[in-house]
Amino acid sequence: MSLLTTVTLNAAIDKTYVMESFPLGKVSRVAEMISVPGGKGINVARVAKQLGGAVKATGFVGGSNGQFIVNEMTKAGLDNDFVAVDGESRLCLNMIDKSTGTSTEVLEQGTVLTAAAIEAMKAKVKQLAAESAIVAFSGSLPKGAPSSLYAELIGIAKAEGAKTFLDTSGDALVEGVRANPFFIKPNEDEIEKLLGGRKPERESDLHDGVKQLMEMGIGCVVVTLGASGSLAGYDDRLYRIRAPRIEAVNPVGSGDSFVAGMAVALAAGRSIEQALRLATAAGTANALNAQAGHVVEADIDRLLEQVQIEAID
Ligand SMILES: Nc1ncnc2c1ncn2[C@@H]1O[C@H](COP(=O)(O)OP(=O)(O)O)[C@@H](O)[C@H]1O
Ligand SMILES: O=P(O)(O)OC[C@H]1O[C@](O)(COP(=O)(O)O)[C@@H](O)[C@@H]1O
Repeated sequence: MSLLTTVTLNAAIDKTYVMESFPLGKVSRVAEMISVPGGKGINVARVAKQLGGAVKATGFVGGSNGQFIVNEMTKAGLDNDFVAVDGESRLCLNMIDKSTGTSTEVLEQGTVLTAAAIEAMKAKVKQLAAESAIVAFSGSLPKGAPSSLYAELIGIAKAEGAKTFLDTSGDALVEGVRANPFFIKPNEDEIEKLLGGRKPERESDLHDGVKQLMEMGIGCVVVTLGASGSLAGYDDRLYRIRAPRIEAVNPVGSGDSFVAGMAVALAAGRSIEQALRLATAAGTANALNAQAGHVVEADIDRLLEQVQIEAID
């Protein structure tokens, strides 16, 4: 089976607190707590494995939080090969308020990278890319990393013959796309930043934005739109994808689940339409449960039928 390697430079413990209510400035008690390895790339790896893909997770980990992240992945049978650094891997908190149905995220900054750690990661990516069909780079850059780091790592992975995915934000995304990854998945805010601050007002503006990014040399561009689905561009064609309607419990990790679905389908040689269908079903299935980056097989099977894909001329 073709290997997917995920790269999480800013790994985290994702803690979800489910509460009856979460009023600001008051004391709230937690009804249910979920604590799992996270950060975008680790979520991609976990969901890709749940979807039947062959996966290896890499990135940086530090301190006792880092030890927890590696131990839990190993216990869950998730193949991993992380670079240890000084400092403590971060906590990412997600407070779910059941009374309002809202989710509030608080994301720590994480470890600070040294020049030696960055060199070690370049070597790790080179080694793993040589045995991978796809290398997916996901999440924010830790302090100490230059904003060009994803561009450099994408160049290294491409030189080893791997297809590259990039899901990040801010300057790391703007600089990363210059290395022409095969796949990017900006949301509406991120595509605005990529288009130089031009806000897409209408759906036709999004069409133009996706086309512009494909003309730059990115093979597949998907703008994800939460419950409204997504707009995808591939091979000079545009697709509007409608996600199944659901009662969302926690949408955190839906973007990562979407990336996992694309990677698993494309690594298995499926068509773009099949990949968009699996990705959308995975994103929606993730929102059905409280854990970030988790899908249930029966939900995927049911939701696959409900995804609507329309090719736009
Ligand atoms: N509330 C929801 N209902 C149905 N599908 C959803 C919902 N939230 C997310 N999804 C699916 O997951 C995909 C990614 O979610 P999105 O929230 O756009 O990404 P991100 O988490 O990166 O912001 C969406 O394109 C959609 O297919
Ligand atoms: O690396 P970043 O950009 O700080 O994001 C980290 C956070 O993103 C998440 O992976 C969720 O991302 P998505 O909702 O976009 O899939 C959280 O689980 C994690 O805590």
